[in-house]
Amino acid sequence: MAIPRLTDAEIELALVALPGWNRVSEGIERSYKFADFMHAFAFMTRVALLAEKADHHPEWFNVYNRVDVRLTTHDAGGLSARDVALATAIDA
Ligand SMILES: C[C@H](O)[C@H](O)[C@H]1CNC2=NC(N)=NC(=O)C2=N1
Repeated sequence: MAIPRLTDAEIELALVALPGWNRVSEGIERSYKFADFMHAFAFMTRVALLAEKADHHPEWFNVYNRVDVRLTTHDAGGLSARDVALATAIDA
């Protein structure tokens, strides 16, 4: 576990800059809604490319036009700066 976990204070601070993201056990979560499945899946394709580039991968759930994204760092057993970076990149 080479990647350090964020402290509670660091997480609270990071979430101020990430509207829509909520803290869940060991990670952060956001739900996205799209016009239809094609738009949801196009979003997932873009996120997949970001994730692969960052070597950091989401846990996610899709049904029709909804995508729930959960970010956690398995190597850290909790939330790390890598999750905040990926959340920021996804929202951009
Ligand atoms: C070997 C590889 O770098 C690691 O397994 C990476 C890949 N993607 C990952 N994604 C996430 N979400 N957490 C990790 O700890 C993680 N580790």
